[in-house]
Amino acid sequence: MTENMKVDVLVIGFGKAGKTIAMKRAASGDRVALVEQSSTMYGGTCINIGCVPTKALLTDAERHHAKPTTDDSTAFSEAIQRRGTLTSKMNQVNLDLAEGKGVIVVDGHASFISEKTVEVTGGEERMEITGETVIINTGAEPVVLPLPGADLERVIDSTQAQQLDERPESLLIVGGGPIGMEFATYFAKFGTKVTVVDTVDKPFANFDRDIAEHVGTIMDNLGITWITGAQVTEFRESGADAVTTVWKDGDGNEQTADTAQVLVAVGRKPATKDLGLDKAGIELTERGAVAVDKHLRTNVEGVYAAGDVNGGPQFTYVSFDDHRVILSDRWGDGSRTTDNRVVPTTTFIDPPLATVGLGEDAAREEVEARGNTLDVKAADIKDIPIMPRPKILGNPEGRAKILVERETDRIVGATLLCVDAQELINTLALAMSAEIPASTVGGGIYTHPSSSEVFNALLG
Ligand SMILES: Cc1cc2nc3c(=O)[nH]c(=O)nc-3n(C[C@H](O)[C@H](O)[C@H](O)COP(=O)(O)OP(=O)(O)OC[C@H]3O[C@@H](n4cnc5c(N)ncnc54)[C@H](O)[C@@H]3O)c2cc1C
Ligand SMILES: NC(=O)c1ccc[n+]([C@@H]2O[C@H](COP(=O)([O-])OP(=O)(O)OC[C@H]3O[C@@H](n4cnc5c(N)ncnc54)[C@H](O)[C@@H]3O)[C@@H](O)[C@H]2O)c1
Repeated sequence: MTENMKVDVLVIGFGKAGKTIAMKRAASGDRVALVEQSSTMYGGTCINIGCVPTKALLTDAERHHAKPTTDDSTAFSEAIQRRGTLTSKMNQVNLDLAEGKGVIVVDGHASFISEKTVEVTGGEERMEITGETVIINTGAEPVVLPLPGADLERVIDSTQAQQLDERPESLLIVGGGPIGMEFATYFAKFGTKVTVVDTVDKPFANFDRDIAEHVGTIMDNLGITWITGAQVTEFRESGADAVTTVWKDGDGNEQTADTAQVLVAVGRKPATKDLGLDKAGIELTERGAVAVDKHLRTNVEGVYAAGDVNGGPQFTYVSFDDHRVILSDRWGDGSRTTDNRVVPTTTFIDPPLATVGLGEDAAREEVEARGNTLDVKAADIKDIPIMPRPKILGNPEGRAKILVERETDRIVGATLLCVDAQELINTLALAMSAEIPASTVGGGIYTHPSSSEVFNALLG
C-alpha cells in the first residue's frame, strides 16, 4: 500500500542545511518531513563519515605519535573504536534532536516523481510525500575511478578507511587533496608507510610555493612519499594481502607500488543519482550539480538545493550558511544570498593549514590591476618571537602569510600553517567580510601567550 503525506517542508537528506532548516521550521509550527536513506547517516556526512570522525582519528593519531603509550596497532584500533563510539552517539543525538523538534524523520531513499512530490522506497513501506517547499540536501559521494581493479576489496574510499579492523603496514593514496593530506597524516602517525600519487604537476598545487615547501617538509618528516604527475591506470591483486597500483609518471614511464591498501580520494561529486530530478524538471549544471541561483532556488518554484549537491564549496559550514540563505529567501526578507561570501578553509594536517581569500599570485594580479600595491606580511613561525604559543606546544613548524592591499589597508588573502590556524583563520575571514582594516586587526590586544599574537607580529 502507498501512503501519501503532505507537508509544509520536505527535506531530502539529513545534511547540515537540511536538518537545520527542518528543525527551525518545525519549531515554528510547520509540518516537516525529512527523508534519510541510511540510519547510519542521521545527521549527515559531517558527523558520521566526514569532519568529526576524521578529526577524532587525527587527534588520536597526533597524541599517539607525540607520546606513545602502546604499540601502533593497538593505538590504531583504539582510535577506530573511539571514532565508532563518538559517531554513533552523535548520530543518535541528531535523530533525537530532530524528532524532539517535531520533525517527521522518514527512513528511505527519496526520488522525485513530479515537481514537489517524492517517492520514498527502501524503508518499511513505499510512500509519497509532497512538500509545499522542498529542500534537496543529498550531499556528495566519492568519485570512483573508471579503472580496472577499482572495485577490488583493498581499494577503498574515505568512509572505509575510517573503519579498518587493522592498521595497514602500507597505504597508497590516490589524490593529494584535503582528504589525501589528512588521511596521509593520520595513517603515517600510526606508523603506516604512506605514498600519495596525484596528477598535478607540483605538490600541494593549490597553495603558494613557500607554503607548499613547508607542507612538503612536514610530510617528509612523517615519512610520506608524495608523487606528482602520476596518471593511475590500473589496480591489480598482488597475492593475498596486497594490491598493486600502476601509474604512468611524468615522463610516460610505467611505475608500480604494492601496498596493503589503496585509498582513492580524487574528489566528491554531487549526489544526484537516482534522485529523479528529470521527473521534476530540475536542471543540473554541466558538472552534475543541482543548478541554483544566489538564493539557492532551483528552476522549480519552491524547490531549493543546499550543501554539496548544489556544486558550491564542499564544507559543512557552507552548507550551514546555505540554510540561512534559504530561510531568508523563503521565510524572510531575501537579503541573505551567496554573493560576497568569504569562505575560509582548514586542512587538518599537523600543524593545520588554513586559507582565506586569494593566494599571493592571484592577490598581486588583482591588487596591481587596481593600480595598487600588495604587501606580503609573512614569516616562518619559529622566527616570530612575540608568538611563543607554538613553541610552548612543541610545534613551531610552519609559516604565516597575510596579504594586504597597501592603499586600502584591506586584507585580501591569508595562508596560515601553524598551531591554531583553524581558529586564527576565522578572525581573518571575519575581518575580511566586515571590512575591518588590517591595521585594526594588527593593533588588537590579544591574550598572551596565544596564537592570535601572530596578528600583532605581522600586521601591528
Ligand atoms: C572524509 C571527509 C572529511 C571531511 N572533512 C571536513 C572538514 O573537516 N570540514 C568541513 O567543513 N567539511 C569536511 N568535509 C566535507 C563535509 O563533510 C561536507 O561538505 C558536508 O558534510 C556536506 O553536507 P551537506 O549538507 O551537503 O549534506 P550531507 O551531510 O552530505 O548529507 C546528505 C545526506 O543525504 C542522504 N541522501 C542522499 N541521497 C538521498 C536520497 N535520494 N534520499 C534520502 N537521503 C539521501 C545521505 O545519506 C546523507 O546523509 C569532509 C568530507 C569527507 C568525506
Ligand atoms: N578539512 C576539510 O575541510 C576537508 C577535509 C576533507 C575533505 N573536505 C572536502 O571534501 C572535498 C573532497 O576532498 P578530496 O580530497 O577527495 O577532493 P579534492 O577534489 O579536493 O582533491 C582531489 C585531489 O585528487 C587529485 N586527482 C584527481 N583525479 C586524480 C586521478 N585520476 N589520479 C590522481 N589524482 C587525482 C586532484 O588533483 C586533487 O589534488 C574537498 O574538496 C573538501 O571540500 C574538506
